[in-house]
Amino acid sequence: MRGSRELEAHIQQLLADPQQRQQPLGEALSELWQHYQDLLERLERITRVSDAYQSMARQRELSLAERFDKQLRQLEKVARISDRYQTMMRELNQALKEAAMHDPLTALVNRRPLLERLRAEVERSQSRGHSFCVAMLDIDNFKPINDRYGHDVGDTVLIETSRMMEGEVREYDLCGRWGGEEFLIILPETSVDEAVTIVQRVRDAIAAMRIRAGAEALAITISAGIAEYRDGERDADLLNRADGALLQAKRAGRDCQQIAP
Ligand SMILES: Nc1nc2c(ncn2[C@@H]2O[C@H](COP(=O)(O)OP(=O)(O)OP(=O)(O)O)[C@@H](O)[C@H]2O)c(=O)[nH]1
Repeated sequence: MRGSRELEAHIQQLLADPQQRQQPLGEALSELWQHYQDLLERLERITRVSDAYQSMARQRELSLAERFDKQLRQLEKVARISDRYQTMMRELNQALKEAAMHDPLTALVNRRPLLERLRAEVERSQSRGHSFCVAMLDIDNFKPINDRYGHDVGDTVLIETSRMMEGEVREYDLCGRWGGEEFLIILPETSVDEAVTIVQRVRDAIAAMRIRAGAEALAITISAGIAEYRDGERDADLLNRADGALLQAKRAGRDCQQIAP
């Protein structure tokens, strides 16, 4: 059996033959052949257009997907930058908060958190009936240390004293720098007797320390005033009583502690 190409070639050959054309079917077959050719051409044209359309659509789909991917990648990048920025801002905010609450020299909390904690302890004491104490502590004869050995040695004394103080109080006590060479310790749920023991321990530890100043080793002493919270008392009055007791300790010759009446 012939293949379709050969058959087509044979038909074309027959139709081209003038002798064959003379036959009654010749003209009709020639028209039919032409019709078949036209149909084939139209079919091929439609297929070409359809192919082109499909490939165009595919192209468009592809480029849409690519554009979508690109936008997505850009969005992810923006989200990552925004996340990093927010984390940075949160950390910065936290660092600023920390800095605002701490004394830069000794790293102890400063007055503001001390006052906040004091107010909280007053409220807690009023609602639960727990007693608590505060102790005001001050380095003795600190000015002569600065004058004689210089401000840097004075700073070291403050740093070492703070470190020792913080190491000697209990975990739930709060000790901070009240100002200059003065410190405040808040002792929650603590009787005056317990406070006396704790403050004595702190003072003993500080007195046992030696701080290098050139060839010398400096010893520091601390005076302290202790006050126990009285029911209904304002926080400022409690602090005044502790300060009064500290003044008494200084007047009594320093290196001692007094209890506020
Ligand atoms: N090095 C240093 N000195 C400070 C700092 N803050 C306060 N001082 C000094 O602390 C000294 C406090 O002196 P005074 O109030 O006379 O107290 P003092 O000499 O300890 O005398 P008493 O408290 O009465 O025993 C002053 O000389 C202040 O300049 C600080 O951060 N660093």
